[in-house]
Amino acid sequence: MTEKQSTPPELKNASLFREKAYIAGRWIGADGGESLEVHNPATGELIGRVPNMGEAEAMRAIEAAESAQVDWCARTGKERAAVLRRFADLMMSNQDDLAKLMTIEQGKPLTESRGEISYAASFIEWFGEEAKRAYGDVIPAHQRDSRILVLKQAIGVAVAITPWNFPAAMITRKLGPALAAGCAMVARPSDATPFSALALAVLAEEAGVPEGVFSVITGKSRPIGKAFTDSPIVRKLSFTGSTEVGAQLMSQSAGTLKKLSLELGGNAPFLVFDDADVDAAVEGAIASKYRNAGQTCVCTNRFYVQAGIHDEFAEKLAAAAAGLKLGNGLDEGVKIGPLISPSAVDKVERHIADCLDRGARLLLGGKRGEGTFFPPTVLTGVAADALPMREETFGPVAPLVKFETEDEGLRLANDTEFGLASYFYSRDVSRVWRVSEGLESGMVGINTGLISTELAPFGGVKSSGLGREGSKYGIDEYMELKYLCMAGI
Ligand SMILES: NC(=O)c1ccc[n+]([C@@H]2O[C@H](COP(=O)([O-])OP(=O)(O)OC[C@H]3O[C@@H](n4cnc5c(N)ncnc54)[C@H](O)[C@@H]3O)[C@@H](O)[C@H]2O)c1
Ligand SMILES: O=C[C@H](O)CS(=O)(=O)O
Repeated sequence: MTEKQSTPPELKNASLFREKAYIAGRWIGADGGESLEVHNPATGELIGRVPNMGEAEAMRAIEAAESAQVDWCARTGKERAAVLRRFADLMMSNQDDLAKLMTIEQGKPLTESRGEISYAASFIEWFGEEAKRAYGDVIPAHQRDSRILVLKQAIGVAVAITPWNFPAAMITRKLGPALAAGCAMVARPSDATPFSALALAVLAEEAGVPEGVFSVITGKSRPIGKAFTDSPIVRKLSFTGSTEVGAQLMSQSAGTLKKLSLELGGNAPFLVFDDADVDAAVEGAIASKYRNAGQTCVCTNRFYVQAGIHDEFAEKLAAAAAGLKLGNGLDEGVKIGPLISPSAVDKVERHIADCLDRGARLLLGGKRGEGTFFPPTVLTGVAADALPMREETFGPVAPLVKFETEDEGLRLANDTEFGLASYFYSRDVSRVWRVSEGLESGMVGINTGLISTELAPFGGVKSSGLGREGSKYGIDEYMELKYLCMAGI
C-alpha cells in the first residue's frame, strides 16, 4: 500500500520541522520503525509522522538523563542561566516559524500562536534568572555550639507529560524551572501536537542544553507513561492534562513516591455583579471564553450574571461573540479556529443539547460547522445543574445563569469539584474582597478575563491539581530542601 503523502509546513528555518524524536542528544526513529500520523485539524491534511516509541526508548531517555544531570547540576546557577537565556532568545528569533508550526498542528489562530511562543519563552527567561536566586537559609541555631543551614538542591531526573492545547508553553512551564534547578527532563508531548515540542528540542540543542539533559519522546501515551511512573530514577513527574489522567498518574507514581505537579481540569465561573462595568465585563468574557476556541484550562466554562444587568450583558456578549471570525488559523483576521478533534465537537454538542433540553434559549450559534469547526455560541436561561455547569466543555460555548444575591452567586460558583480559575466583575471594593476570599479556586481574575503570566503562581485546588507553575514558587517544584545541623563549634 502506498504511503499517504504528507504536507510538511513551509518554514524559513526548515530545521525546526523534525519527524524524529530527540533522545539523549540524537534524532532517532522508534526501535520498531513504527510512526504516528499527525494531522492539521483545520484541513485534515497529513502534516507528517513522528516515531511511535515505547517503554524501551523511554527507559533509554531516562537513563541518559540520569547520567547527564550530574554535570548539569554541578554547573553554577549562572552558567545554567546563560544557556536558558540563549534558549529563550532563539525561541523569539524563530517566533514566526514556531507559531506557524503550532497553528498547523493545533489549529489556534496565528496571533494566538505567536502569543503562546512569547508566553512559552517567558518561562525559559524567567527561570533562567531564578537559577541564580535559588537561595537556602541560615537559621539561628537551637544550641550554642551548633549552626543550622538549609540547602536547596535539584531533585534529579524529571519527566513531563503535556496536553495538545498549548503545545509549547505547557512544556516550557515545566522545562524552565527543571533546567534552572539543575534537573534533567524527558518530555512526552501529546501525540496530537508533537512538532512544537520537537522544534523546542532543536532550539534547546542549539542553545547548548547538553545531550541527555532534555529529551522529547513521541509515541503512545500509556507505555511511555508507565515507564515514567515505574522508574525509580524518575524523582519528579509533572503532568498537565485532564483530572482523570492526572489521578491515574498519581496512582501509578505511588510505588516510587515521586514528587508530583498536577495541572488538571478546570470549570471556571465568571460572575458579573450589578455594580460591574458591563462593557468591560463583556470584553473580559470574550477574552476568557473564546481564546483557543474555548480550549484552555482557564477558559470561563459557566457565566453567572446578576439579575439587574443580566439582559444587557447577555445581549452585548452575543453581539460581540457574533463578530468573532471562524476559520483556518493561518487566515487573516480569524479569531476562532477548529476544535482539536471530532470527539471534541461531539462533547460541545452534548453540552448544548443538555442546556436546551432543560429550557435554555439559544442567543447565538449552536450548530457545528464544516469538519471540526464550531461557531461561538451563547445560551441564556441555563439550568444551574446543566452539563456545562458540571463538566469542562472545552469549546466556544457561553452558558448564562441569572442570580439574585451575592451569596447565591458565590454558592453557585463554588458548586463544582474543580478549582483552577474564577473570574468576576464588580466595582464595589468590599464585594471584591468578600468574593475574592470566598471563591474556591487557585487563581481569581478581578475585572479581567486574562490572568496568565510567568510572574504569577499558576495552579488549582480541589480536583484541578497540585502545585504551582511559574513565579518564584515554580522552581521549588524541582528542588529538595536539605537541612544541615553543624555541631561542636
Ligand atoms: N491546569 C492546567 O494548567 C491545564 C493546562 C492545559 C490543559 N489542561 C487540561 O487538559 C485537558 C485537555 O488536554 P488533553 O485532552 O490533552 O488531556 P488528557 O489528560 O487527555 O491528555 C494529556 C496528556 O496526557 C497523555 N495521556 C493520556 N492518557 C495517559 C495515560 N494513561 N498515561 C500517560 N499519559 C497519558 C495524553 O496523550 C496527553 O499528552 C483539559 O482537561 C484541560 O483542562 C490543564
Ligand atoms: O490551558 C491551559 C493553559 O495553562 C492556559 S494559559 O495559557 O496558561 O492561560
